[in-house]
Amino acid sequence: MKTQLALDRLTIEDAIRLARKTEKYIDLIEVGTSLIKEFGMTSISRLKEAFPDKEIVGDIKTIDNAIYEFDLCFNAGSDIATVMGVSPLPTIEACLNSAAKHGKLAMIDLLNTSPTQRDALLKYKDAIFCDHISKDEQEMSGKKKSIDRVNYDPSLKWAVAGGITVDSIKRMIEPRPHILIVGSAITNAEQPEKVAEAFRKIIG
Ligand SMILES: O=C(CO)[C@H](O)[C@H](O)COP(=O)(O)O
Repeated sequence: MKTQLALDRLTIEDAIRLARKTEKYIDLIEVGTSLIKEFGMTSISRLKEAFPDKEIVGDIKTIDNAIYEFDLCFNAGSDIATVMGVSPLPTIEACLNSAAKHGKLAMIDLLNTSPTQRDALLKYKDAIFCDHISKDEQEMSGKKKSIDRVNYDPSLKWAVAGGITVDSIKRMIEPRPHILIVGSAITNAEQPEKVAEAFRKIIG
C-alpha cells in the first residue's frame, strides 16, 4: 500500500515545501486539481523537477478532450493522470491510450458514478480506480471515505480518497487499497511531517 500526498489550494512553492517536509513518508505526490487550474502545467513540471524520484500524479480530472489534456500532463512530467469515470467511454479509452503511448498510467476517478457506470469501467484493467468522496460532500454533509467496509476486486488497482485521516485507517480490512490518497489531514496539519509519519507507521 502506497501513500499519495494530495497538494491542493497551495502555491507551487508551498506545495514543494510541504512535499519536502513529508517526502520520507510518502510515495506519490499529487498535483491537485486546484494547482493545475491556478498555475497550469507549470505546477506539474515544477513538482517533477523538485522530486524526480517520486511518482507524480496530475489530478487534471479530464472529462473531455482526453488526448490533449493527458498529453499535456505526461509531457509536463506526470507519471499518472486522472480522468472522471462519468466521462463518455471513448474519453476513458483515449486517456488509457495516451497513457500507454507515454508508458504511464491513467487513474479513473469514480466520483459520482452509478453502479452501472462502475461495472462498465471495470473492464479497463490497466487503470487505477479511485473510490472518492468529493470535497463538497465532505464539507457540506460531513461524509468521509471510510475503508473498513470495502470490497475491492483484488485483481484491479484501487485508490481511496476523501477526507482520510489517521483515525479513519485504524480499522482497515483486507484487501487494502493499493493507494491511500491523503490531502488536508497532512496539508492542514501544524506538523505535516508528524502526521505523514503517523500514516506511514499504520500502513507499515
Ligand atoms: O481530489 C481531491 C479533491 O477533489 C483530493 O485529492 C482528495 O479529496 C484528497 O484530499 P482530502 O484528503 O483533503 O480529501
